[in-house]
Amino acid sequence: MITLALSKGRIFDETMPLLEAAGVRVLEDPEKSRKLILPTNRDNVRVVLVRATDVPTYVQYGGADLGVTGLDTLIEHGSQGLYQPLDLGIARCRVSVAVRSDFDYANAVRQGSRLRVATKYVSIAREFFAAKGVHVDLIKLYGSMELAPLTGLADAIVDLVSTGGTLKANQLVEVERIMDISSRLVVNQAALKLKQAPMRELIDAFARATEGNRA
Ligand SMILES: Nc1ncnc2c1ncn2[C@@H]1O[C@H](COP(=O)(O)OP(=O)(O)OP(=O)(O)O)[C@@H](O)[C@H]1O
Ligand SMILES: O=P(O)(O)OC[C@H]1O[C@H](OP(=O)(O)OP(=O)(O)O)[C@H](O)[C@@H]1O
Repeated sequence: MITLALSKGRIFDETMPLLEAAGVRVLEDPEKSRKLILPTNRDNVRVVLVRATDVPTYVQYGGADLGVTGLDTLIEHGSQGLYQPLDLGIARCRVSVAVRSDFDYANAVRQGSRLRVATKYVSIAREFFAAKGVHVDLIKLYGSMELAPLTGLADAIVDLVSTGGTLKANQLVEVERIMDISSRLVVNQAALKLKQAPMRELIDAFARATEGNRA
């Protein structure tokens, strides 16, 4: 049995066409079912549904043989024990710094004052501001980052941006782009050795199905 860890929502939705190209069809809709283990048309493949931030953990410790996770989540988790054979090119977005439209970010950075930054992406933010030589106080949040500058919790946020619609709706502006993000296939190294043939088959099928996304 091969177990694939996915999170509900965009990762699940954007992985489905890749699985189908590999001849794997998930037999239940996660939005309609309460089940966490979903069967597929293939007796030897199943999907487990976990929180997006838990995908690397499941794969690292062998709760799943492979999984799909955003590069943002992967960097924050760390990649120890995880083989990363493929950039799938799905769920594309970027990690950026954003502030209130009336906040003078350039001036705050130039003056060398401490910047209060709220984010779920503490490692990415720490490394980015350290490389710029900007002193920051990082405030860890788990969601709704956009609220932090609006309530005075922080001067800036480090968050995911795609269309920019969420920032705009909250009168925030993107002031720096830190990195581009897409989702990666992560594989448990021991599982790859123990179940080599079926794992390779699935990885190769994912590679073929996403060739165009990397070009
Ligand atoms: N607006 C977006 N456009 C494109 N890709 C995105 C967007 N937002 C997030 N992503 C990517 O999809 C991944 C999963 O995001 P999703 O919103 O499904 O989970 P989450 O709610 O952030 O995770 P958790 O529930 O663990 O906090 C992110 O890690 C990121 O790589
Ligand atoms: O630039 P945009 O196109 O507006 O996308 C950016 C938003 O998308 C993500 O949230 P999502 O919609 O996934 O909500 P969630 O993370 O709270 O589930 C992310 O956390 C941003 O808030």
